[in-house]
Amino acid sequence: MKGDYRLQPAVTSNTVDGPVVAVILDGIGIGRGDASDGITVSYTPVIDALLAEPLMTTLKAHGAAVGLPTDDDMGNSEVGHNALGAGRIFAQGAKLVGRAIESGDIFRSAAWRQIEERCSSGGTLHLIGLVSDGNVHSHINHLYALLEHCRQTGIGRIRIHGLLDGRDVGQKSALDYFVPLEQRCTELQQAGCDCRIASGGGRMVTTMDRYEADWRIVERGWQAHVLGEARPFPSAVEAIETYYREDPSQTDQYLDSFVVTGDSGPIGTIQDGDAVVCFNFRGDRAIELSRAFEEPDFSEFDRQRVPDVFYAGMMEYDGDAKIPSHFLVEPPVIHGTLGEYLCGSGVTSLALSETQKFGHVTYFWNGNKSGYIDRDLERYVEIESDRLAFDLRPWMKAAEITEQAIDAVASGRYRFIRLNYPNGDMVGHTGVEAAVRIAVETVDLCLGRLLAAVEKAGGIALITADHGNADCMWTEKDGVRSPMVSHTRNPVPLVIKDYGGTKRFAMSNLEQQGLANVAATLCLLLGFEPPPDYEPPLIVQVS
Ligand SMILES: O=C(O)[C@@H](CO)OP(=O)(O)O
Ligand SMILES: [Mn+2]
Ligand SMILES: [Mn+2]
Repeated sequence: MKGDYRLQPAVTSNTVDGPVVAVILDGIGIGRGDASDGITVSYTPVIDALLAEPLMTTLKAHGAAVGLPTDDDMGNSEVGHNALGAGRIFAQGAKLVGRAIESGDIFRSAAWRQIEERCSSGGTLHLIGLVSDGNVHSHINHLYALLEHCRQTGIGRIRIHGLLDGRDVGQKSALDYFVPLEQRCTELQQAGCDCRIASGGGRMVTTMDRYEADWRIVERGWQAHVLGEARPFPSAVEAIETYYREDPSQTDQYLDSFVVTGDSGPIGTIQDGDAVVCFNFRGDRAIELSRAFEEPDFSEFDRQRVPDVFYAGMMEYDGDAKIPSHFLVEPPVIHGTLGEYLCGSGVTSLALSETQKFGHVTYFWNGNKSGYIDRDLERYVEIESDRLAFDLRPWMKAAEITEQAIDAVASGRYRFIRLNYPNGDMVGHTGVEAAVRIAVETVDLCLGRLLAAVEKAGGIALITADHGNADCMWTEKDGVRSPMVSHTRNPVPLVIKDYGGTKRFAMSNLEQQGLANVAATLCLLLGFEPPPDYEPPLIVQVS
């Protein structure tokens, strides 16, 4: 991944004694400032003071500003960190898949041809993915488009393994997607295509683990989708309805895995000769499943039976590790990232977070590539996340992240440090208001400690977020409040705290400001001219 990317020193070169530290407050946007706003209702003296700083502005972190199809699309960590780390706006998975479907290119891909071959020799097509219109990991319309093409081209047998969302959409909205999907299956059956939903489960307990936080999640998915081992139900809708009835407090993302069975057992186990498509376009939570299907020497859990299938992802999920080998849509080509430029210019750096966001500051930041760019200059540190619903421990590993960061700042070993505090986002996704407050206050406390260390070292801190989440904890309709667990479309803060103290910078107040403007800003703070194709910096040098 090393390329010939070298930065030029800035015209008015400034010398920073300490490091430049980029702090991403995951899921902490600028909300409405009312009782629904988890930042407003929390005690946040540090964040409040930052928002009153002279080098403060807000950035767009959703929609077109981060390469999503429309401004109706909320931001997310992938597109947010891609924009932060690459300094430009790339058409993202949601958009690229939509286009490939519209143009028909997806069905002209080499991978789709191989799928058709398998199916014409008697194989079943299995479609595994998140069933919602969240447009963060997947979109149900993409699934419908695949089904429609299968109907038109006479693919005879399809099994859907559908994961319940409840995280990017309403927390108990699964039936809004699964009832029409079952209806569509019935219509396809009437048209002669044997299409059924065969298995599923809540995304946080079935299949969609990330960054190897908990392989048991993927194992549970494997057992349900491949082996047909999970609680049996006559249909997916009956599974969801039963779970709702048994524990009304449980929400979709945590519902147990299930298998649909008929007279002779599970209706859709995965067998030799079949084809499997993971129809999620986003990579972090699709990589582990892909590895389970593809790796010959896989040892993360006992797969028991490994069917000989043709496996394809909706996209390539990891451009470094080439996972998976086959995919339907080309991912965005993200070269010349800030990381590549800084390595090409000899800048030492540290990337730091806990497991849940570790890949965000490495893999997403580096344009969906998982490896080091230059091992001699970079260090990536992961602190192991807890394995539970984060409302139960909303402080997460923020203290540990802070202590590592403080040590790194004081060590003088790194010119650039980037880190992510996950709390606002991970706890925001639980919708538990009391826990969100603790999460936000934890981040505030930790940020105060970290800033003191940056000040002592004479460095510069840049504080921002990748998208909102905790900034809206609930919505209200007809006097009834419902928890809001998804990200928001709110702008995010951008604050620069220059402890060099010589007023070297002023805000440039661009007409359009988004996350993609941050990379060029970091270049200037580090004393370099930004690459000419980057979105312009948010600051100008004044001395
Ligand atoms: O948890 C996730 O996978 C997404 C929401 O679907 O959140 P984030 O983009 O913040 O990682
Ligand atoms: Mn995020
Ligand atoms: Mn999130």
